[in-house]
Amino acid sequence: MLNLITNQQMRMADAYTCENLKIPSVDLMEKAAIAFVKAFISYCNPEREVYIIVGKGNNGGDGLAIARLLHQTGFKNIKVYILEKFNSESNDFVINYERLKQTEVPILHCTALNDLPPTFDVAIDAILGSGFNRELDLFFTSIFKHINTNSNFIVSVDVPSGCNVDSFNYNSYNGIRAQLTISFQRPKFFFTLPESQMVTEDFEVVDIGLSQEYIQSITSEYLWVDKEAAKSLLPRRKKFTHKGTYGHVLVCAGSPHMRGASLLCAKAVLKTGAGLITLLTNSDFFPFVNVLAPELMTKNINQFKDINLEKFSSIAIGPGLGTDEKAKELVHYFLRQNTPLVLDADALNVLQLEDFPKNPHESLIITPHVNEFDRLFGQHESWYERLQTAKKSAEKLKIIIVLKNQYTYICTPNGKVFINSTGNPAMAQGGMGDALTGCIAALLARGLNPQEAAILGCFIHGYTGDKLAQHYEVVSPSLLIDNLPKSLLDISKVE
Ligand SMILES: NC(=O)C1=CN([C@@H]2O[C@H](COP(=O)(O)OP(=O)(O)OC[C@H]3O[C@@H](n4cnc5c(N)ncnc54)[C@H](OP(=O)(O)O)[C@@H]3O)[C@@H](O)[C@H]2O)[C@@H](O)CC1
Ligand SMILES: Nc1ncnc2c1ncn2[C@@H]1O[C@H](COP(=O)(O)OP(=O)(O)O)[C@@H](O)[C@H]1O
Ligand SMILES: [K+]
Repeated sequence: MLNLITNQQMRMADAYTCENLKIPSVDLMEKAAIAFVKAFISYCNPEREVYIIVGKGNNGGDGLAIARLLHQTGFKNIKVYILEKFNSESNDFVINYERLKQTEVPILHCTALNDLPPTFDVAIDAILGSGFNRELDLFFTSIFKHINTNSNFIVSVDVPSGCNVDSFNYNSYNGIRAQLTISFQRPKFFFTLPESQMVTEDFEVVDIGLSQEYIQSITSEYLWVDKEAAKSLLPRRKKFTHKGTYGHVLVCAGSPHMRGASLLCAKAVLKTGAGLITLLTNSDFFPFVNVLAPELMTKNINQFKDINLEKFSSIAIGPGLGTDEKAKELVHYFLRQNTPLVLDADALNVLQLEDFPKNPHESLIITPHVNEFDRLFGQHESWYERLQTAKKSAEKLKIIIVLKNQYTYICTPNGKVFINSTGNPAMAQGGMGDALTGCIAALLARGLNPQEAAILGCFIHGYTGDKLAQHYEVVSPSLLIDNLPKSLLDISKVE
């Protein structure tokens, strides 16, 4: 799990690394520039015209080093523009300026807007980084507007210039609007919020060799779930284990109009490796279940109160369940039992906040998408506010809230927010959430605690979607579900 830190903390990590790992700051800048260039070249053909616009702090120093390295890599059409409206120059900027002067890369100086070219093919924005510390004046805002309006592709170094990632002002943003930001060492929490789209459409993070030990020692409420973290949560299948070892999941989903949802959810349970799966459904659907998913067992939904829940390791309720009185009664009934429970979709639609048990259910996970969340917890103007409500509510209700999105937030009763790093827009198709519910319920049955099951379930789900999106423009839930076992194997093999 990588902890996400603030700008201020990142600057401390920078200083710590230079002092304790005895790395001169200019060498760290070189590492940052090398890492940036390595990532950048996969987005940009060396024939393109690249304009590198730099300030005079360390972000600008990075830009100068990047220009030199791109030139060495074979980029022939590079020009550097230095913005001359800075009070001072950082030492490492000066060193890199001297180094760049030794090359053939043209260096131009910009004191007014019309010193810049009218259009840019590729603009690398190395004007302001984490040292951005006050309102932008007219010089900067007009330059940023010009770059934003007249570039084909803007790539920002570390952070889009003029963006304060720790206290973003949504209403008066007048900085750079990048297509891509290549950030150093850690994802910026702000970039996981949909509102960051106005600042950067996409981001990538590169390792520049700051002290991991130091960064991990900083306490953070936001944690980034990467592949390594996922691997550490996945239990290994051991010799002599059998279907009983991997738990029995009860899936309660699918009204007559949405039977498919119950099959998607139950199949996701199957493919995430639970030992046994029982689908609670109408008896007239049994023959179809037997044909469409022969591994599933069935139970009659009209007799749900007769079920001996001791036989079950987890329950998934909600996908396509419907919102009639029968569905409501069923959800309320299971909510009062003690079996680990995942509530999704209609199971959430039939509940009010006050229905959540006062003495919290030991393992309760809810997986709302934005509409389900706002219906239960109130309307929100921004995702930042929505996330704060989710965080507080998970603590108050002592449950896990999986707030689904591009970067799904997993809020826990102890106030932590785990941010899932996987998933992509190819997955935006009805039924995808049903699959996620199945993944989480299966992992609960396999013995993970609710926090672990939610984290790993989201990761595996998105990871499978990411792998498939390399080959398919859209990834259907069925396709994703079929590929879950491959992802589980893949993750179990991370070095
Ligand atoms: N973190 C790391 O580990 C590493 C970080 N690295 C890089 O360092 C970057 C941070 O560099 P940094 O500290 O020099 O600050 P930076 O953003 O270049 O700007 C400072 C200059 O801008 C000025 N200025 C500020 N606001 C302004 C405004 N509104 N309008 C006008 N001017 C304004 C400010 O002026 P002053 O306040 O001095 O008058 C100062 O001159 C970081 O983002 C990353 O790219 C890597 O090289 C290596 C490892
Ligand atoms: N653009 C996207 N990026 C990442 N994940 C996505 C994207 N669109 C959808 N998903 C994932 O797909 C699932 C959709 O859930 P949900 O809206 O409940 O679907 P449904 O109700 O149709 O089953 C979530 O897990 C979400 O994270
Ligand atoms: K920048």
